Amino acid sequence: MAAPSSVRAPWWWKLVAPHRRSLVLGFSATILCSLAAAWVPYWSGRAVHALETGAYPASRRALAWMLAFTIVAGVGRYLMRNILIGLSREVERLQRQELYDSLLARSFAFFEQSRIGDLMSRMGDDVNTVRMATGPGLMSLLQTASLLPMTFFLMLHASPRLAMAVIGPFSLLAGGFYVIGKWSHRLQQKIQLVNSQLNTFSHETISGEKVVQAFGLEDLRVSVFEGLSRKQARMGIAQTMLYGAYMPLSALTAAMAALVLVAYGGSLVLKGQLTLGDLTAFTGYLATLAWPIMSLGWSANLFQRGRAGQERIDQVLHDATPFLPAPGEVEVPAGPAALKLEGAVHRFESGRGVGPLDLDLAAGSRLAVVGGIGSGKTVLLQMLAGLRTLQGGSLLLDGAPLDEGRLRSHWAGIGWVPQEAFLFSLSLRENLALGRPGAPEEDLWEVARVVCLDDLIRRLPGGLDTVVGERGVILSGGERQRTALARALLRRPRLLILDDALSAVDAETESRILENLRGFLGDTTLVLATHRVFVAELCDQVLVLEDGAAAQRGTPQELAQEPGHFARIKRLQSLEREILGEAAS
Ligand SMILES: Nc1ncnc2c1ncn2[C@@H]1O[C@H](COP(=O)(O)OP(=O)(O)OP(=O)(O)O)[C@@H](O)[C@H]1O
Repeated sequence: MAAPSSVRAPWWWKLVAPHRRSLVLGFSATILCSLAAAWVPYWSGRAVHALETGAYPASRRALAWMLAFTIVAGVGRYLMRNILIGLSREVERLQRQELYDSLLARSFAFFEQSRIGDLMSRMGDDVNTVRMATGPGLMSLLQTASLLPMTFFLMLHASPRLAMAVIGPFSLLAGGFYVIGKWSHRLQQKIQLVNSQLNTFSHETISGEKVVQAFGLEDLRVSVFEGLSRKQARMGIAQTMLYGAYMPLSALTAAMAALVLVAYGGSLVLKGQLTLGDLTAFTGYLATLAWPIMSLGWSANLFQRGRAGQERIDQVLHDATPFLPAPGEVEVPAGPAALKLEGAVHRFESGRGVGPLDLDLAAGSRLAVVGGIGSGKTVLLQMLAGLRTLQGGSLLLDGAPLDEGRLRSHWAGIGWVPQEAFLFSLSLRENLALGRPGAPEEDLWEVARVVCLDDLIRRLPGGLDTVVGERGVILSGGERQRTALARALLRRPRLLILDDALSAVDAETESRILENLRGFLGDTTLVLATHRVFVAELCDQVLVLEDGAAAQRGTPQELAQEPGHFARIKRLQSLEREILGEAAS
């Protein structure tokens, strides 16, 4: 026997369900408001009927009831708005938090395939559409759902025949809403896609504004932007036209119902089958129903938009890229790190990358990775840092496989300086102490001295408390690199990874920094990628990469004697130094 099909909860249920208390209170307030509002026309009908029969005290009593129900309906509406709109704000907060947490828990493989503008649009516009659905949309739906049955019940009670005749036009409306809702959903998905393209494009243009200006790309960027915004506007107008159909359709339905009421209800009164009071009450019922019915279209639209937004949010939350292990208290092993790669591979779709590669890095050793552009130096360093998942082979840390459970403690022991130094728009002090919050002042000055940044900091008006601007905009490229290096050194890492970390620093300063590093590092394991021979000579081992494979290995002295990449660039760079030396003298 086939299993009974389970009823699927609507998409928004999982968002509001955790707020059961607010939901129950909000729903109770809505029912209170709707019940009271539905009884107002009933008492107005009773008042008119009493007047008709000359029963003035009964009429006054009916008016008093009418006033009482109006007040209760007002209080209920006030509570309903506060509770349900508050609930949607909470849903919005939690959803944004979940997205933010999920983004921070992603490996950088995820960010390589995502675009920042698009992610921002999902965290902004899409979360907002969901809030509108779970707030005003849900409130209006609940209000309609509770008001309609009560009002229909009172109408049926007064005159079943007239009630059925008046209800007829509303069934037309339901069909119309269904069709429009389907179109609206499809259109909304397209609108949200264009919004995200527009966001991505603007973000790229503004971030790369120097390149845009230097290459005179303003006209081109403006025309692409114009094209996208026109597309967005066209779709927005189409959506408004669809949305605009809800109101006339609702108004038409209400007018048809009013027509039926006057024509048919009037004839019933003339025939003595309905009192004038009941007809008055019916007029009130229709007026009470008009707004909830009209807002049904509006809330249906909000739910379509919200669903499209939720689909885009879910794409981020359920992206197949693996999550990083959760942060928490980790213990960093004592002493320098020992690393070993056995047949390790990480290659991209293009076939570029690294591996299979074997590498033995004893604790306290120093390895320089050299090679031509795109030979795989950065990818190898990222593999050693545990930032790239291996597609084959293994990575051993201190003799044991570096599995997910040990990743966080590995990271806590690393000082990582990437090719492009990223600084936060904080003070120099905060940027330096990022990996060791609360580090004493003298330690900050010590690492600043090692990277030859102390003089500059002393000259800055705010000293260590100078705010470096977005991405460290007030610093030069070389100053940014040295700040990033100092930040890594402050952690006193057991493994220091320098990815061409001083490429923007002049050769003389770089030599001084390397000299300082020699003394500072102690027995820290060091891996660096460089194009400069004199930097590689800081290390006891050199690995030359060619298309991600080991082309040469040995000490700097051995490789200088061996024909190959290292000896070639050593010759060229010595020549360059000689020429520069002669030119200077
Ligand atoms: N995220 C990525 N997606 C696809 N291919 C990539 C990615 N990152 C790197 N590659 C490719 O992998 C190869 C190795 O890149 P890698 O950055 O390691 O080179 P590199 O030796 O550090 O170069 P450089 O000296 O210019 O810094 C390159 O051909 C590069 O195009």
